[in-house]
Amino acid sequence: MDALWMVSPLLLVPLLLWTSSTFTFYFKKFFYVAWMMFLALLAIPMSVVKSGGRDIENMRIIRFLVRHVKYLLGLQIEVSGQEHLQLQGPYVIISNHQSSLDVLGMMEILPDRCTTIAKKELIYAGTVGLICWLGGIVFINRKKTSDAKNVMCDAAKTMLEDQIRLWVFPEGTRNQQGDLLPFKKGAFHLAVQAQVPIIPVVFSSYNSFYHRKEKQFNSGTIRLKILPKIETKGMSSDDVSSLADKSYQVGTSS
Ligand SMILES: CCCCCCCCCCCCCCCC(=O)SCCNC(=O)CCNC(=O)[C@H](O)C(C)(C)COP(=O)(O)OP(=O)(O)OC[C@H]1O[C@@H](n2cnc3c(N)ncnc32)[C@H](O)[C@@H]1OP(=O)(O)O
Ligand SMILES: CCCCCCCC/C=C\CCCCCCCC(=O)OC[C@@H](O)COP(=O)(O)O
Repeated sequence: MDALWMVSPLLLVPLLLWTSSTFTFYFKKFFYVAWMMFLALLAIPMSVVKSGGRDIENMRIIRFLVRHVKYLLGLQIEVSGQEHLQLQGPYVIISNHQSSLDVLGMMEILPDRCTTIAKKELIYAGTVGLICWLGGIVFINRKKTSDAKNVMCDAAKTMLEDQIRLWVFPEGTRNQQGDLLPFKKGAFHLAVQAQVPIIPVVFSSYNSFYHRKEKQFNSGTIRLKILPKIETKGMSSDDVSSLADKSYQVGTSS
């Protein structure tokens, strides 16, 4: 009986830990990274068997494997404006960028033959880095503008030659303030060089369920709003700044 009295408070420890929101925050974050690394480990051989190497078609495998992850984190994803993605041929998708959780929303709506532009550091993220490479993700060095511009100019040609769509985060970094950082120009040069439309996608703020500073990661809903395309046909590099401004206005007012 004495022993039971000693043990029972100890049994409360895991329960208290479980209910502590800070514990939940770290647990969910750790689980998310570990699970994505594991899914990437599955996706690597699947991609090699399917395509034999780096190929945009591998994005289908990534999309398929990632779609259930929202349920494991207690998240729901609601999409509106899906009809705006029903376009033939290449286009550039632009969206705001809050966190690595954006990958969940991205995979919810990712069209076929669509990959993304990412910072080159991501390639070193173990299995995730390798699957990103296999999925045809275009890596840029943000610290070397001229290199990044060259890579993006090549991407504009490849988009047309291989009928590829590209997803770019024009803020160029993550931002959780609930607003939009000033846009970098690369996405707009890309769309003008390829003469393809831009489709803006707005992710709702994660602040209702996710706070990095306060260590909160609750259940919640991510709302994705796909907006009508912005045409770039006939535009030249002189029009890039006004195109970026227009896209920014569209993003902030949605
Ligand atoms: C199964 C399990 C799966 C596991 C899981 C898988 C996950 C699979 C999904 C992964 C998902 C990843 C998601 C990552 C997300 C990020 O990594 S976000 C970070 C990387 N992305 C970006 O940076 C966005 C693109 N960046 C840009 O566009 C920037 O413009 C650049 C190209 C980097 C240059 O940046 P900058 O020099 O800082 O700034 P900027 O003012 O834009 O440009 C300087 C000048 O160059 C000019 N310029 C810029 N670009 C160009 C261009 N292309 N041509 C000509 N001139 C240009 C500008 O016009 C400007 O000149 P002025 O107009 O002032 O005269
Ligand atoms: C052995 C290395 C271990 C590294 C582990 C990290 C792996 C990440 C694992 C799971 C998350 C899956 C989603 C990955 C894609 C998220 C990419 C991302 O969000 O990159 C940040 C970049 O947009 C902007 O970076 P900064 O805000 O400028 O900085």
